[in-house]
Amino acid sequence: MTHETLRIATRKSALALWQAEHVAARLRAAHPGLAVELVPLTTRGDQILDRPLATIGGKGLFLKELEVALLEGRADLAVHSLKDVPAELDPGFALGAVLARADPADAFVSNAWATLAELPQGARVGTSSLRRQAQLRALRPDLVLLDLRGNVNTRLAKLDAGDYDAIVLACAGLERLGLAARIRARLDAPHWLPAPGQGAIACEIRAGDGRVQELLAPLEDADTRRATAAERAMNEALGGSCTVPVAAWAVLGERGLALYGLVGDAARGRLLRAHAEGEAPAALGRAVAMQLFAQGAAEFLEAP
Ligand SMILES: NCc1[nH]cc(CCC(=O)O)c1CC(=O)O
Repeated sequence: MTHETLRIATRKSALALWQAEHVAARLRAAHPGLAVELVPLTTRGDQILDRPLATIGGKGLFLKELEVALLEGRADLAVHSLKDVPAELDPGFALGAVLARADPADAFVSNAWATLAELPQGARVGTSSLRRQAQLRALRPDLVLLDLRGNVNTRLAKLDAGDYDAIVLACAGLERLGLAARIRARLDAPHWLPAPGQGAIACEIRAGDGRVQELLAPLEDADTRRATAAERAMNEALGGSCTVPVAAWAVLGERGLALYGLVGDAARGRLLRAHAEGEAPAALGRAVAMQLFAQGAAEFLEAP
């Protein structure tokens, strides 16, 4: 066992590599002497850049190739942004660890304007996320929403080239890449809600792989696991994927977990909101989903 190497499957974007390196460093620190190396792979979601994400469809667009590497024994774990991980994993896989969450908020990024409210009438805002589009529409029906794909640096380069007046990105991704200075304003919960799982890093393993599960144990953050489990349970109950505008944020307080959920419609900017408190994450997620269904969420969840 002394010569064993733990191999981490990762996507090749700067953010994915940062996250995989972070997990590798945490593993080496927790297990001195353990050899850890990255196995960088390209996914379908990375290859298809000419179409809006929502039109490609398919859950786990960024996972499949990494899961194949796990099954074929070319890797022992796969590191993902939890928000890219479908609510329901394929059989044979499990989340071996969920790490402590970074800032879950979305960020307003612009070179000319300090806040969303300051944007002039008809300003062009880039985001390909239906969740972000729906919330932008609700706040500012006048904005022109334009598709924006690619990794974080590509998106910033398109903003800098003048293709957009502003864009919306995750604070966590910007912070991890040393780009926190690009955040002009945080879009704060519960008014503005992020994607389920946003800001958390997840380690996916082969279900039942006790050896890797044990090595990952010191990286696990129980509070983040509970909060994101509630968000993901809500998303799952709504049949959510990256193709529907669902947002969720759970926070652990004195009275247990509080979960805020939102379903929107990107075309018209209508938003349905619900929130509840509870102890059991899965039940809480389902309860908020049921409240949203009771308000008519089903109509919002049909394929675009
Ligand atoms: N959609 C891609 C993606 N997946 C995770 C993050 C940010 C990091 C995180 O949420 O942990 C991003 C970039 C973004 O939305 O700006």
